[in-house]
Amino acid sequence: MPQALVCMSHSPLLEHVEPPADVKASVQEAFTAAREFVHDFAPDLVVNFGPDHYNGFFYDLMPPYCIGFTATGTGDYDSWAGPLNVPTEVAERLAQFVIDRDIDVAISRAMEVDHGAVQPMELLYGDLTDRPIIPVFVNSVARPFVKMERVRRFGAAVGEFFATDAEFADAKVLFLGSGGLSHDPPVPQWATATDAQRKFLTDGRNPTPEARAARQQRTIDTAKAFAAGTASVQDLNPEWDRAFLEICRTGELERFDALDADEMDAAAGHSSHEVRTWVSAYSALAAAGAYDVTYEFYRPIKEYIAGFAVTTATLR
Ligand SMILES: O=C(O)/C=C/c1cccc(O)c1O
Ligand SMILES: [Fe+2]
Repeated sequence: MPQALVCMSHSPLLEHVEPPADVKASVQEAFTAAREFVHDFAPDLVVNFGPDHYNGFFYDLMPPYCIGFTATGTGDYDSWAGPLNVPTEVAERLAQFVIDRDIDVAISRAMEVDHGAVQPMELLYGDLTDRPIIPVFVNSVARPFVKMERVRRFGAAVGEFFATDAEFADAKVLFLGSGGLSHDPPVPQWATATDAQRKFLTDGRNPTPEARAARQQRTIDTAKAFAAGTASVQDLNPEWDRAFLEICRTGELERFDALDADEMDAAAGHSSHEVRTWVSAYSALAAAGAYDVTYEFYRPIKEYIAGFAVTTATLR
C-alpha cells in the first residue's frame, strides 16, 4: 500500500466560532479518524494540494497550479508561521516530470502557504515539519480558472510521478487535499471588488497586524451572523456536496470534468472551487490504480462557513 489519501475541508473558524456541541464533537471525531488513518499509514512523504486566500498568491502573478521547492507558512488565523520541511530535489524532479507531460506547472523557490494549505497537516500532525512535504498550490479563488479536466490531468501527472519513480517504489506517499466543499466566505472577488480591495488582491502581501486582525474579525462576525441566519452569505448546498462526494467514492473521476466554474459559483458558492484540491488529490491517487474510500464524514456547518467533509482512501 504505497499511496493513500486524505481530503478534508478546512476552516479558519475552527477555533473562533462555537457550533452546537454535537456538531463540534462530530467534527473532532472525523479529525480523530483521519489522524488514526495517517498514523497507521505512516507516510514517508506528504504531497499537499492546497488553495490560497490572497495570503501567498496575488493577482500580480496568479498561476493555476504551482509546486513549491521551499515554503513558509504565512501564519494567518494563527496557522503555521514557519518553514516547511520540503524535499527540494524531489519537488524539482516532480515539476520536471509534470512539465514533460505537457502541463505547464509554475514553480516557486519561496512559496508562501496560508491556513488553507496547512490546516490539515496541523490537525493531523500538529507540526508542519513532522513529515517531508511538497506543497502544491491549486488556484481555487482567483478567476480565471482552468477547466476541471486540466486539474484532473494535473493531479494524475503528479500521481504518475510517484507511481513510477524508482526512488518511490517502496516509499509511502500521502496525497492530502484541503478545501471545500460548498461555501462562500467573505473573500473579495475581483469582479465586484472596490478599488481598495483590488489593490489588496494584487499587492496584499505582508499585511499590517491591524489589517490582518480586521480581515479575520470580519470573517468571524460573518460566520456568527451566518449561523444566526442574519448574514447575506450564499447558503451551503448539501445536495451539491453529496453529489461531489459520490464521484470521489465511485472513482469515476472524468465525471469531475462536468464541473463548470460559473455553475459552481451559482450552486455552491465562490469558494467551492477549493474542491480543485480534492480533484487533484483523488486523481493523483487514481494514477496508481483503483482505490476505495475507507472513511467519509460530511456535515454542512454554518459556523465554519463550510460544507465540511473529511475522507480517507487507500489503493485496492
Ligand atoms: O481567507 C479568509 O479570510 C477566510 C477564509 C475561509 C473562511 C471560511 C471557510 C474557509 O474554507 C475559508 O478558507
Ligand atoms: Fe478556504
